[in-house]
Amino acid sequence: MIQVEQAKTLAPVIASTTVALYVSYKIIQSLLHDKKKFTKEIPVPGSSLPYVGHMFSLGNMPFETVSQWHKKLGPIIQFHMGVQTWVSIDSPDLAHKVMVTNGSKSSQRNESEFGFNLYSFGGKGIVHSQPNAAWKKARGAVAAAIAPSQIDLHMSSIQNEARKLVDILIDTSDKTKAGIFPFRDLQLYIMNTVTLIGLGKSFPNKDDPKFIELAHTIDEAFKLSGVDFDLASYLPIFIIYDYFKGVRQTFKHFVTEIRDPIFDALIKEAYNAKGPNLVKYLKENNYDLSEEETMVILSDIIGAGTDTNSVYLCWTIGIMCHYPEVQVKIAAEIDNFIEHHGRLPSFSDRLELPFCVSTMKECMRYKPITAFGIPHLANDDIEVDGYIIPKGATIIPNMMSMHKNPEAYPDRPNEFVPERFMNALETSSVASKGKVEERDHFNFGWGRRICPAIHMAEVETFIGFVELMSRCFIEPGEDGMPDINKARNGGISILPSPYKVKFINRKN
Ligand code: HEM
Repeated sequence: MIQVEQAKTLAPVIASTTVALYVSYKIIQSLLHDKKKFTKEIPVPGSSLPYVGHMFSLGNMPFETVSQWHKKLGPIIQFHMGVQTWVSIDSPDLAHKVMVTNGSKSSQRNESEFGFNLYSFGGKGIVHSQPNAAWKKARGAVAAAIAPSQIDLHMSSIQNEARKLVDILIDTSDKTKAGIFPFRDLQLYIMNTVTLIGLGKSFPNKDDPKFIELAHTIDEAFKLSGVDFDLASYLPIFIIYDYFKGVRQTFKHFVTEIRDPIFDALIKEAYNAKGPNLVKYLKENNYDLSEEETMVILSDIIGAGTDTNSVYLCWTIGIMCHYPEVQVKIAAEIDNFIEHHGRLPSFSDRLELPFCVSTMKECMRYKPITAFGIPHLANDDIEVDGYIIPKGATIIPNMMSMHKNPEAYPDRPNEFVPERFMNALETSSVASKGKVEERDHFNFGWGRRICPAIHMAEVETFIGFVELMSRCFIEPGEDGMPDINKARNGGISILPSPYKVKFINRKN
């Protein structure tokens, strides 16, 4: 009897609980269904293999393959690099939403064995570190040390290096009938401007053993940071392979026997160098950085600052050779300035050379410097325009197709149009802080990780280019026009194929 009474009182409770559960289940199901309905699948290119994914479909020129995938599949695509998911974006608007609007979820870096664990002693410095307090301090310190007022202190040394660069280009060109490939000379010029600011020292010429040693160290660091050497991060089975191949030993040897001693000596020298430099600035302003932090910051700066700018100038010279009429216009602007002011234009005079500034920006858009910038990592799911970028995905901007995107560049996106930026002459450093639709180009990256040295890069390249165009015409060498449609894979950067040009003294 008691049991029947209990059943009678429990029946409505059970019934209402069942109804409540059923209703909740239906609501959750419909929410999930709605989410599914409103979540678009990120397209995946077809050529994926089990375990390795798309790794071997990328070919020798991954940026070209990924650009082709974008053409077929749209502005966002997803592919698999072994166990890693990579999401590539080639719409500036979408990239802005992912890396700026969702900056708190998209500003991490991959923790690779070489870059993170060994080269940066577990994520110290700037480039490889996670966006934590130490990264903020290091980035803030460098930003202050290379602020415009600090760069101004080095302006006459930069101009002096530019003069030496052009002297040597004209001189070797005079002596070499076939023409010259100027990459090493450009690398010396840029490295000298970076080491003058960073360490208060420069190298006398490109045959100087210390210059060769440092240039080789940077090249090696770029090479070891590449996918080929870090297979274990993508395909864990390669950990065994790595063990036998001694790849980790190669990494360790490079860091402890090559990078550390070279930078240790350079940093000690910098404390005693005459005049201002970044190493002294960090010490005098009490940033309280450990020796390891200072070492990684300096190798980040010299590594990230040298090849990027030299690659840019090397492309620009190749492009100029194709457009003599553009050279004539730029030369006229510079000559006109000199006639009025009795001196060469400095960076602060750039608005008096609008066509030159516009052309320099267009060269960077037309031939981007890096393939994928420096990849970001999603530390949470990112919902954007109906897509979900999964937590743990590597996020890359595909620089090549992004800079030819007809929505961002409606006027002849695939052509070189030197006057394209005549109405957008502000510095790229200013443009990068504005609205995405007002940015000139995206070579300096995105959001919290954006290149902290845009001003420095613009000053070095402007001074070098103006010095060059004030004194020379660039003509093809004996082998004909540089093939600027051919590129080489430089790991992080996209290099021009070697070419030969002549630097003809305009006074002759
Ligand atoms: C044309 C020249 C340059 C280009 C195209 C360039 C491009 C870039 C790009 C794409 C990034 C990654 C941004 C991102 O993660 O979204 C970056 C980061 C960085 N760049 Fe540059 N850069 C140039 C010159 C320089 C120079 C001259 C220096 C230093 C002297 C420098 C130092 C750095 C550093 C330290 C980072 C890491 C920032 C971070 O992870 O927080 N770069 N740069």
